Amino acid sequence: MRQQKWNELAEVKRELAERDWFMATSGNLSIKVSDEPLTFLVTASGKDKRKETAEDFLLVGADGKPAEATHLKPSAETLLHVEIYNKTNAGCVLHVHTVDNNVISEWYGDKGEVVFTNQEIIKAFGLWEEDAVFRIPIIPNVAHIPTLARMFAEHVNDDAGAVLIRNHGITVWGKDAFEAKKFLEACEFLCSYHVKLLLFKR
Ligand SMILES: CSCCC(=O)C(=O)COP(=O)(O)O
Ligand SMILES: [Zn+2]
Repeated sequence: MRQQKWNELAEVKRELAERDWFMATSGNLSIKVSDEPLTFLVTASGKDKRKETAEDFLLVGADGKPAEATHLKPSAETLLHVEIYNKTNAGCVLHVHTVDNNVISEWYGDKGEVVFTNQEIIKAFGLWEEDAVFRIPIIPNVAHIPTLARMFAEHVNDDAGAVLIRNHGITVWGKDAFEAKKFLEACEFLCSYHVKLLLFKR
């Protein structure tokens, strides 16, 4: 099971790396391994996530601390992943920093959310109505991670979702790795489209 989950997460990591979504060691990923007790594999902190090594991930528990002896440090943002696994049935969490998601988070930061509509790709979130609306909440980039995690948790109410952290990045989750990656790609499509549209409109 654990090896299978490792391979799944490694495959997602490889694909996101191919998109160049791990600039300057940014980003962190996780995948649930077991429910009772909760354990999940999370990326080790501070590494270049474009590289593939046997030390890319470590197993952590419900408190975000290593579940077994290791010299590896879990992602500095593991507590955000903890909130998702503790509050929902999500199976995978993906966090990336891109220029487009940062620009959108800054442009709409004061509004506290960005709202997308009239976009075919919104169907990726399971919203099939013609006038469907997809909202991504935006939270401030608080440096103290337990505080950030508490603010983040206010927007974690479903088994799938997305939250922008202002001038930082986006965290997306879904029931499994396939769904989380699909949601992340759709969010990035929307952010990228919207940045270009804003530029054209100026
Ligand atoms: C230069 S990236 C700053 C930290 C961050 O936001 C991030 O996503 C990566 O941190 P981690 O501890 O998961 O490597
Ligand atoms: Zn980050």
